Amino acid sequence: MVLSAALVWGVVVAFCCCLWLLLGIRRRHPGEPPVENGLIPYLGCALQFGANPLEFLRSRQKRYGRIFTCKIAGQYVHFLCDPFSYYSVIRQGRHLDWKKFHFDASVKAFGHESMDPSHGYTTENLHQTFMKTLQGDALPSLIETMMDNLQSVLLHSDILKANTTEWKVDGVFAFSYKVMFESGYLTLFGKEFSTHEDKNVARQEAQRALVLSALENFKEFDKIFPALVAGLPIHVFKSGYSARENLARTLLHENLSRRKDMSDLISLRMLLNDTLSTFTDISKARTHVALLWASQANTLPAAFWSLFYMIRSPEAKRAALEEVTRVLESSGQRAYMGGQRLMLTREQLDNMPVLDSIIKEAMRLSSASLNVRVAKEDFLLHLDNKESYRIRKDDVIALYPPMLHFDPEIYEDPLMYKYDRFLDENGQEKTCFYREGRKLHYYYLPFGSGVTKCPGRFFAVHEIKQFLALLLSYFDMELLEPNVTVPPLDQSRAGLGILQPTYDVDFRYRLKGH
Ligand code: HEM
Repeated sequence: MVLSAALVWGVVVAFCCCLWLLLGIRRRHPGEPPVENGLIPYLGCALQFGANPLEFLRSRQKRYGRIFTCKIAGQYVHFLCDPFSYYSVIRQGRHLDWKKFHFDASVKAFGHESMDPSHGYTTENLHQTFMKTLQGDALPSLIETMMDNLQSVLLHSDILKANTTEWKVDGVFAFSYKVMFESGYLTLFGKEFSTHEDKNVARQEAQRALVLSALENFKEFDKIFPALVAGLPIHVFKSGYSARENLARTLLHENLSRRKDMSDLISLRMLLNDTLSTFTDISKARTHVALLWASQANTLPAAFWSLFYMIRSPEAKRAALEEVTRVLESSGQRAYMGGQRLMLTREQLDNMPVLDSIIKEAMRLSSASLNVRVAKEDFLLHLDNKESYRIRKDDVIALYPPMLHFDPEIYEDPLMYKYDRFLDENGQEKTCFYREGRKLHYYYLPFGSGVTKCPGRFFAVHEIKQFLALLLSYFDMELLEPNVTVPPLDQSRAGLGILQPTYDVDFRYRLKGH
């Protein structure tokens, strides 16, 4: 009896294996890139890729050359590793769909109804909404509000010790998260009342407590974000799910409509949710959670790395302080507690190449966003060296920017932080980078590429510059251990943007002038 049961099971397993070999494995057709199916059914190479994407891709690049295909979680992904051929993916509109992946990922993670107009829930053109409210004429007011909020948070809260002459110790990561999240949240979603008009301390503290509770929910939800994008259902994660729903409840239209000084982005999205969509109330709120996540999930770790590397490098800190002081003095401003609030306009921020390079270099070392397009039909992908490859419908084409960012031919000593790497001999932004003696068009891609390029990128860089400039102006800062080793990147989020450190690093700060 036992023997026959074992025999039946044996036959079933053998049958499944044969089926997988027949149906689950792709065989390379003539003209296609080399293909690697991996050893695990469905997952393919997912585990090896996930453990260390850069090492995995480099080893395959050595074996196969500039393009190869890997099965990853049921999808065939063509990794293009030749930066001179990037344009064929970035500019290729006709055969490649950039929307499907983004719309699907957003629905999976945030649980709203589809924002793809072809699915019939809304006719809003999201891309247009983002361009109109995050770029061009919309930028100066975002910058102004952020500058004000940053100073409210830095100078009027528990960030400072009651006795302001004393050093205060905190983790650089914890500090950057608190300050940037609160300021960014208030800038996008407005305040319950204006802090300038309302000096009621209890009400201000209540507002702060609400935002800090949103930060806790944000962190809890952010932890499960990679799993959601990979396709796991949110109900598996009890606390992550309730964190997302807590955030959504605070962003219901009935709550948002009571807030003041809201950004154009959120007020326009509210209007379009109400007029162009058939979303339920909670679905509308979840679309705002998606924007909260987009505006914070990369900015917070980018602010951390920028601050960490800046205070770890005495030359970077000195050069940045000189630049900030020059810009402030040229507009007759000086930072001191109780004085006029500082204002840095868009033009002034644009004219800070040192801070720009400090931030760029921090993001070069920490960004790991996968740029993805889906093939709408079978087509031929032409590479820069005149080779062409057959791509099948529904396959994914991916660019992995760390392949560029850590390429020793493009960036000498790529693992080293050099604050002035993006400065030319005149101290201005450096834009000429070379490989094999040829000038590269694409050498730095933390914000994605082509049509899917982050619409908030200008605001993101400006707000991190404001954060660094204010800290340099108001505070003395130093790491508790000046030569502390750089914390390793948490690779569990590779593919999704700026990576976080695996642990925090302590620093101390106090108001200047003591
Ligand atoms: C350092 C900070 C930031 C980084 C590194 C970053 C990076 C990215 C990346 C890689 C994408 C996806 C592009 C693609 O899939 O190819 C993206 C999308 C997006 N980002 Fe950012 N981002 C940052 C900050 C911001 C901020 C501050 C905002 C808004 C205030 C924002 C709003 C968005 C939006 C709305 C999208 C989705 C665009 C779409 O699907 O059309 N981002 N970002």
